[in-house]
Parts: sequence; structure tokens; C-alpha cells
Amino acid sequence: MQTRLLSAADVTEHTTTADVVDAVEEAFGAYARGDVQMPAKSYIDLPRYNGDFRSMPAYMDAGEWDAAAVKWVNVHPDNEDRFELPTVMGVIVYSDPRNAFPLALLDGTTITRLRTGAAAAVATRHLAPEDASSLGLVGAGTQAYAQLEAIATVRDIDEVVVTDVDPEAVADFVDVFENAYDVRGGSIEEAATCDIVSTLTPVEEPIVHDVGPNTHVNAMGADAKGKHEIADSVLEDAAIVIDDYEQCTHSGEINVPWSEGRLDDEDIYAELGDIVTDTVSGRGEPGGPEGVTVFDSTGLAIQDVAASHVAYEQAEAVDAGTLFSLVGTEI
Ligand SMILES: NC(=O)C1=CN([C@@H]2O[C@H](COP(=O)(O)OP(=O)(O)OC[C@H]3O[C@@H](n4cnc5c(N)ncnc54)[C@H](O)[C@@H]3O)[C@@H](O)[C@H]2O)C=CC1
Ligand SMILES: CC(=O)C(=O)O
Repeated sequence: MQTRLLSAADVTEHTTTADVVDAVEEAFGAYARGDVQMPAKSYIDLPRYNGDFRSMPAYMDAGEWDAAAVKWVNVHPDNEDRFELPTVMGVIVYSDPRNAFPLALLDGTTITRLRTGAAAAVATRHLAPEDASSLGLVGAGTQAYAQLEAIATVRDIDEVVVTDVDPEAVADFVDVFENAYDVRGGSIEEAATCDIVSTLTPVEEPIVHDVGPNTHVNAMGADAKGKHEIADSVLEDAAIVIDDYEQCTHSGEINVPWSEGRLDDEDIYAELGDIVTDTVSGRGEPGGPEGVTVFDSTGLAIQDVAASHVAYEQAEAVDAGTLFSLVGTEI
């Protein structure tokens, strides 16, 4: 038996965003039903390098298919300036749950973008107003690109406002998307008052202080202790939907006000999986949230498993990537 090596180019070419969004929705559903095994993300802090390593194993059973993988990933916000490398890079081992054979080694950097965009899209599908058509992006780095691509599969986006402290990042983003959308650079205030806003920065002091009256916010940037992008006044007035209780209270957008006692259990509306499985109403459903909604995403290992499943199945169908003998299988 051989292992399939799927590079960044292979994953990009053979993984359809809309299919990843659907698979990630299935992952949130499986999580709510208790059909996953997923220890909380573990961190190795590297204060000496202003970064960290994270390990993320999981198994999920979606009914018609099941899958298992582990991602070894990092967050080093100074990487671009110091090494011309991305902030986030990853490697994924995707294994056959029946016998543990490593079916694939995948570029986890691309999978991370795809599945992070997909999580925001799933939340947007259930929480944004049906007619939402404008998207604000606070932070124009790597994740911003996949946010637009994924969210555009669940809402008819025409206007995009992007903001960043780095004007070059904004210009690069506009260049890539200007033929497909009415996209422009703007202030944080302009981005944050769009129908949908995704926040994608590593800041520890809130930079979003005001959003529109019915804005749906995907709070993606805070994924480690101390990170905090959105003012407490916005969070306090919003219906907060989390991806996972343990991860969000430890390292999500709510972690700082939570640790300081300004938010507690009463402030959490639901876990996203409960909305996906119709246990709790989404926007527009009886009893569902109105006004501002905030999805607090820390990133779950099952998102990577689901996205890797799509990438592997699509690549295998056309024999993409490189097959090689990795592990000894002689008995
Ligand atoms: N929730 C999740 O599943 C995931 C979360 N992340 C987090 O998302 C964030 C973004 O990740 P990447 O796009 O890969 O990083 P990146 O480094 O490529 O982009 C971050 C962008 O934020 C901008 N920025 C920094 N401070 C800012 C400020 N005060 N105002 C406006 N813009 C500012 C930077 O100039 C940069 O363009 C990071 O915090 C990362 O840890 C990343 C992957 C998954
Ligand atoms: C970087 C990270 O925490 C994630 O991929 O979930």
C-alpha cells in the first residue's frame, strides 16, 4: 500500500470549496451528535519566537463516511517579516480509520485556509440575514481570501470592504478579486458595518467597536489565550455562537472577557453544531436570534478531518498527487 502526497498545488486544484463547506457542516453536526473524538487543541508556546505549535487530532463519523487525521500546525505572526513565510503552516496525516494506514500526507496550510473559510460559511449560512450581500474583512492576510471564497458559496455577495494596517495587503487582495466583486479598501468601521464581517487579525486589544444593527460577525482571528478583536460592548449585546466550549473559553474571541468575568454561560446562545442539527434555531427560524450575531471560531480538528476527506477523495478520483512508500507494512 502507498501513501498519497498532496502538495499545496494538489489540494488547491482538486478540492472544491463548496464541498468543503458541506463536509465541515457535517463535521459540526457529527460533533453535536457526539459522533466525534477530538481532544482539545494542545499548544506548545514559543515566546522566544513569538509563536506556537499546535497539535490537532480527531476522528469523525458522519454516517455515510468516517475519517481520521492529525494536523501539526503553528501560528507565528512575525513569519512574513522575518522569514517570508506564512503566519500559519501545517502538515496533515490522514489515516484510514479501519486499519490506521496513512492514506495521505497533505499540505495543512491550504487545508487550514479552506476549512477556516468553510467554518465561517457554515455559521454565515445559519446566522446571517438571508439577503446579506456585503462582506467586510478586517485583516487582509492569508485567511481573508478563503473567507470570501467560502462565504460566497452561501450568500450572494456583491460588495466587499477590506481593511488592514498594511495597505499592501489590501491592494493585493483587491487585485485578486476586483474582476469578480465590487471590492474596495476601507476603514474598520466601514468593514464592520457590512451585512457580514469576518475578523482575521492576531490583535490582543479590540479593534472592532461598532457593527451594523443586524451584522453577522465571524470572529476568526482569536484562537489563542489573550487574543481579542471585538469590543466587549459588541459581544455583550450579541447572540454568541461558539464552535466549542472548552476551546472558546480558553482561547477564542470570548476568552479575555470570560477570564475577567464580563461574560459567562448566560451570554452563550449556542454551539454551532446545535444549530446545524436543528436543536437550536438559527436566524430566521422561530425563536432564532435577531440583531447582531457573533460566531466565535477557534478552529476544530474535525474541520481539518472533513476538509482532508474532501481533498483526498477528489484527488484519488483523478489519481492526483504522488504515491510513495512511507511506512513499512511487512508483517
Ligand atoms: N479560527 C481559526 O480556525 C483560525 C484562526 N486563525 C487566526 O486568524 C488570524 C489571521 O491569520 P492569517 O490570515 O493566516 O494571518 P496573516 O498574518 O496572513 O494575516 C493577518 C493580517 O492582519 C493584519 N493586522 C494585524 N493587526 C491589525 C490591525 N490592528 N488592524 C488591521 N489589520 C491588522 C496584518 O497586517 C495581516 O495582514 C490569526 O490570528 C490566526 O491565528 C488562523 C487559522 C485558523
Ligand atoms: C492554527 C489553528 O489554530 C488551527 O488551524 O485551528
